[in-house]
Amino acid sequence: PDLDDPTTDPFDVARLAAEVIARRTGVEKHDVALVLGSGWGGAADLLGETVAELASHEVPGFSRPAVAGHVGTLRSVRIAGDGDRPDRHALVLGSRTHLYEGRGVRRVVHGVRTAAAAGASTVVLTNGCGGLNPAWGPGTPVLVRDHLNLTATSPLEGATFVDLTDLYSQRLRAVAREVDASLDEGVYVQFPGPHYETPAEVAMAGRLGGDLVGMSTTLEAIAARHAGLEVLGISLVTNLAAGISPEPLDHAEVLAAGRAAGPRISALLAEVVRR
Ligand SMILES: Nc1nc2[nH]c(I)nc2c(=O)[nH]1
Repeated sequence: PDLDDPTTDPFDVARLAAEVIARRTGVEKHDVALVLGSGWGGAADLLGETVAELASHEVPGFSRPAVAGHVGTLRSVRIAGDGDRPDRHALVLGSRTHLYEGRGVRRVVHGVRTAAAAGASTVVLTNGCGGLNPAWGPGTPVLVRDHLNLTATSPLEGATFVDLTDLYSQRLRAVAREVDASLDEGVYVQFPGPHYETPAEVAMAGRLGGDLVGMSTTLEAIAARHAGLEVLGISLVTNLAAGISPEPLDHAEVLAAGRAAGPRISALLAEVVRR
């Protein structure tokens, strides 16, 4: 079934993908899903034992990643239970499709729809982003409190009216703060990209109440809420957004900051999911 065919029901493709994942991993139900953005790659290993790893393009609806040589993977990770809690399983979506790839919004949200079809009740959306608050240096994790979707699009089709109050679960943000009380919160603004914002656009996002600028997450969050998932969003500030500091954006610096923050944010994410 082709997600690009308007007559295809995207939820049929998600159900098919979930069946393939259950069969290939041997895990009937995945309780929580993680979407790992830039800088978050190491979290899965700290979460528990990888039960199975699939090449994502072997699962219906997932496409080969745009970056040559980078194989997208889906991982099933067992989160060991403790005394009074059974083992749980996390579905780790290693590669996400960004809107700027032009593959359509259905592919952008196929991962979270598949996670819901695979039994998940919670999804953790992580990303790398630019920060508007100078106090958040590169490598700072920030909880997403709410978002501004500047993509002028939606993953939902037709008269699908969905309430988005408390979209980024207050309960899950409290759990995250139990793990790390120093975590700040912010409003995440999604731009279409793939270019970074001009200083004027960053200033505009600030005036609109934004604290973080990125190119992902908001559409996935909307689709996750529509699919009945509880959503936690965590951003990793990898650079000060354009114009906030006099320095130009340097992609190498962005990647380095993400790597340096790896251990701390991976431990944070693993502990939050374990709860
Ligand atoms: N839009 C936008 N996306 C980003 N992703 C990362 I990493 N840094 C940025 C940024 O400064 N702006």
